[in-house]
Amino acid sequence: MEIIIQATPESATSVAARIVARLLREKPNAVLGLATGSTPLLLYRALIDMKLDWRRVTTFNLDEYIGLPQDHPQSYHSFMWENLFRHINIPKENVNIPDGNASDIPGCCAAYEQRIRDAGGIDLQILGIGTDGHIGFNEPTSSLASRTRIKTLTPQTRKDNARFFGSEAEVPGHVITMGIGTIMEARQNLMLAFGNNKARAIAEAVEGPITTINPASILQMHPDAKVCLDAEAAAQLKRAEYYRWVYDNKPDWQHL
Ligand SMILES: N[C@@H]1[C@@H](O)[C@H](O)[C@@H](COP(=O)(O)O)O[C@@H]1O
Repeated sequence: MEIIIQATPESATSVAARIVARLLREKPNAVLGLATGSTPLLLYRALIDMKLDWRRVTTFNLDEYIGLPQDHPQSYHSFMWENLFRHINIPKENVNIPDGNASDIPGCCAAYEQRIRDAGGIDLQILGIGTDGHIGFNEPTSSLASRTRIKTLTPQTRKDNARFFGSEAEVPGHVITMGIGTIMEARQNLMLAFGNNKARAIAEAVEGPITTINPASILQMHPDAKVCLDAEAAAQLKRAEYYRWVYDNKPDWQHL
């Protein structure tokens, strides 16, 4: 894991945006895994401003609520079109988001996995992290080998996400999410986390044991995982000074 600590969400985002932009320039037909939530909003804004060429890029989103109409303002379909896709030149047919209204959800999950394989696998997966360490919607105790499937949200996640809905009761209880096994097969993982409320989950994920109780901790086993943090999200890391030193003293050939 490479831990990149910057002072602010903006500066941490600009490191992440450079990583994504470099991939898209080097591999115009890259396959990108995308995330929702408030954390990647700055990244999507930065990528839009970079005016990259998305014509041959394919995207797979991590997750979607079950039962929310696609045009509901809080569906992840709406989120992605509003905050990224409608501002870039990606063809609609290159966009993949789980269908939370499919009549056969297990079949739709299996087909999603197949589409990822058919696309050649995910080159770079963007991730946020829940306050309980979830990635995608893989809640604590999720199998570390799991594939795309239905999950039930924890009360904590429904409380966290209530700010996007009118109330906690309006947050759907069930979701489709890529599995942890699916995420681990991405060739690169790039996690972003900002703010005090992520500090504990990040410390456990980066420096704690690998455990289903903090699903993000599995990234310790990934051969190419980067974690871009602002100072607040990094506040509980015991080795923060070391990570800063590593990043600041990278040989030129390792720098972006
Ligand atoms: N399914 C998403 C996750 O992919 C995201 O990482 C998390 C954190 O969201 P935020 O970035 O708003 O803190 O929220 C949701 O649960």
